[in-house]
Amino acid sequence: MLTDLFVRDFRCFAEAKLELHPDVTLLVGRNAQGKTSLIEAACVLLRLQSPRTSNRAELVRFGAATCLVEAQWHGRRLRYAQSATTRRLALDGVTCGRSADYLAASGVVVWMDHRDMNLLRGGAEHRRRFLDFAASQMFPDYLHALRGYERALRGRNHVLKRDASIAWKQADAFAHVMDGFARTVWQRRAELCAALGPEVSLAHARLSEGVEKVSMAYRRTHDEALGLFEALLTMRDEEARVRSTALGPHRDDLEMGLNELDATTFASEGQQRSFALAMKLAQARVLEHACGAPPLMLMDDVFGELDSHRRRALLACLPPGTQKIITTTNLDWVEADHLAGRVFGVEKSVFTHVRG
Ligand SMILES: Nc1ncnc2c1ncn2[C@@H]1O[C@H](COP(=O)(O)OP(=O)(O)OP(=O)(O)O)[C@@H](O)[C@H]1O
Repeated sequence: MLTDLFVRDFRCFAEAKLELHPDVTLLVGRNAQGKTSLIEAACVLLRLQSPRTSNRAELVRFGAATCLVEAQWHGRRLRYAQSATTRRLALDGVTCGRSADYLAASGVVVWMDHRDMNLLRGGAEHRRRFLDFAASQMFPDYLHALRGYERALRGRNHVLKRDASIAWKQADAFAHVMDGFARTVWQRRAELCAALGPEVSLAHARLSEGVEKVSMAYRRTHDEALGLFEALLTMRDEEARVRSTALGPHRDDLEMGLNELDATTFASEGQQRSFALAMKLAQARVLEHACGAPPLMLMDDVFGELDSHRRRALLACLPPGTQKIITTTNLDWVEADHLAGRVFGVEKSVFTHVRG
C-alpha cells in the first residue's frame, strides 16, 4: 500500500502531500489542474518510468533544479530525486545506486488512461509497450535484455543507413548481440502472454456479460524455428532497400481476436474499449499472481466514460485489496455503494481534502 505521498517541484507542483486511502483515493478537478501529474509521480516513484514521457527532465517543475517524490510503500520509504541530468534513489533513507535493487524492493503498477484505446486502434508499438511495461515488472531480467536489444538495434540501424555500400560485417556483429537479448525478450513476452490470455478472456466475459469471445496471441515477425541472426541473413535485399532492421522483437505484435475476427479492424468502439479494459485488468491479475501482492492502480479519468455496468465490473475484477488512485473531472458517476474512499479536490496544483 502506498501512503504518505509527497512531491516537491514535480511537474506543476511546488509542493503537495497526500495521505492516500488504502482502498480508493479520488482526485477531482477541472482539466490541467495537476491530477495526472500526481499519479504520474506515484508511477515514477514505484517504477522509475513515466507513462507520459521518456524525457525525465520534463518531470522537474519549470524553473526548479530538482524534483522530489517520496512515499511509504508497504512499510518501506521510497525516495526519487531527479535533476535535468541525474537521478538519485533512496530506500529507507539509504542511497540506492542500482535501479535494479530499488525496483526489486518497490511495488508494481497498472496505469490506465484514455490512450488505452490505442491497444486496439493504434499501431503495434502500443501493444509492445503494454507488454514491455508488464514484463519489466514481472521479470527482473527483462528490462536489461530489452535495453540491450534496443541499443544494439540502434547501432545496427545506424550501420545500415550510414554508407552507400552497407558494412554487413558490422551489421552482423550487432545482429549477434541482438540475437542474444532477443531470446530473453521473446521468452519473457511469451510467458507473459500465456498468463495474460486466459485472464483477458475472464475479464472480458465479465465486462461484456459473457456474450463475446476474445483471444490474444503473440506474433513474431518470423518463424520461431529460426534465431534472429539466421532470420536476418535471409533479409539482405529487403534491408538494403529499406535501410533498417526488418525483423525482431521491435517489430512483433499482439494478435487480438473478437469472435474470431481481427478486433483491431472489425470491433466497434465500445467493443474495443471493453477489450482494452480487459487487457489492463488482466495485467493487474497477472502482476498480482507473479509478485504476490496486488499492483497499485493508477486510473486517469477512465470511469466517467464507462456505463455503470462496466464501472462495476472493472472494480469487481480487480484483485482483492487493490489500492486505487482515480482522477476525474467530476463525481457524477460515483455510486456511493461501490466506491467509498478519500476524496481530494485539486485546483491550480493545490489539493484540498474533501472527505473520507
Ligand atoms: N515540468 C513542468 N513544470 C510546470 N508545469 C508543468 C510541467 N509539466 C506539465 N506542467 C503543467 O501542469 C499542468 C497540469 O497538468 P496535468 O496533466 O497534471 O493536469 P490534469 O489535471 O490531469 O488535466 P487533464 O484532466 O486535462 O489531464 C498543465 O498545465 C501542464 O502544462
